[in-house]
Amino acid sequence: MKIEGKTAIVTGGAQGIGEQFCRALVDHGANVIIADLKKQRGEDLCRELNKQYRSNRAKFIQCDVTSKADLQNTIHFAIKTFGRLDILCNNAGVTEIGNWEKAIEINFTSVIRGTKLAIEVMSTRNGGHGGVIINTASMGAIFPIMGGPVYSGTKFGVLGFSRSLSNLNASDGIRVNVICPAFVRTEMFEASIPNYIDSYGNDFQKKMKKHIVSPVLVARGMIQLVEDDTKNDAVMRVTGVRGIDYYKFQESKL
Ligand SMILES: NC(=O)C1=CN([C@@H]2O[C@H](COP(=O)(O)OP(=O)(O)OC[C@H]3O[C@@H](n4cnc5c(N)ncnc54)[C@H](O)[C@@H]3O)[C@@H](O)[C@H]2O)C=CC1
Ligand SMILES: CC/C=C\C[C@H](O)/C=C/C=C\C=C\C=C\C(=O)[C@@H](O)C/C=C\CCC(=O)O
Repeated sequence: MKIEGKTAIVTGGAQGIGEQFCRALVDHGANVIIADLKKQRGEDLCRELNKQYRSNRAKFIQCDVTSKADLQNTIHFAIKTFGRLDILCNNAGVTEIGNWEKAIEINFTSVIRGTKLAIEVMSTRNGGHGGVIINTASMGAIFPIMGGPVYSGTKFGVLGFSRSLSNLNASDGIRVNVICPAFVRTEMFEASIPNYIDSYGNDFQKKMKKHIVSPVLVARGMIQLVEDDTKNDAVMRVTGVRGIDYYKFQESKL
């Protein structure tokens, strides 16, 4: 998909990986809705991007992805403002620290809901233009993570759900792909270090050094998944060891 002139929503777009998604999409000429709980950070980013690109292509909307009404409102806002929706990055996520039930809602249920709502408006069967959905999972969707079993479970869920939509490309013109970063230096990662030290030992940070990637590299991967029309049902890894590559699962016999 040529990104210029297209419209994207990025959930959790105010900081971390989502922020870099927004920056990269605007840089490629997209209209971007930054959808996040954090009003101040989202509005600041929006202002900065519009100033930098001398445009009005970035918009912020306060959105709690666990609210169906907020997600619907975000999609309506994209269409009302820019006339269409082409790209959805279901990226908002949290650790399970303090509230594992909430982590399931944010990391998994909201990804399902966001995907379903976007399909309704993107589907060529409903008069939409088709599109691309990128769901942020984690390397913790491929390997179990000892410091975050619920987190890891939600990411396995995101991966399984997303891959089970591979037929949508043929039927509705929508490609669904998953991005699986290793450890990314963001606020989420910093906050979860004590948990990992508990599970993996005091030398966790030293051991993990080579596995840490920058959010900018993750955004580069996301752009590749959007631009390359052959990518459907792709599971992209972004790791310190291999950079950007694709994980191959056993072919289904069904
Ligand atoms: N940091 C890491 O090492 C890795 C992160 N990931 C995933 O990448 C995604 C982004 O994570 P980071 O940027 O690291 O985290 P972060 O904590 O820096 O940013 C997450 C953003 O999501 C927003 N958010 C949280 N709950 C929300 C809700 N209910 N509604 C709307 N927005 C909400 C936050 O306000 C924040 O702006 C998450 O899905 C995370 O699981 C995946 C692999 C590695
Ligand atoms: C919980 C909050 C913060 C971050 C969690 C993050 O989502 C979890 C990441 C979990 C695991 C990361 C694993 C990273 C592994 C690597 O980078 C490499 O060891 C793997 C690289 C390539 C695969 C090796 C192979 O081909 O078998």
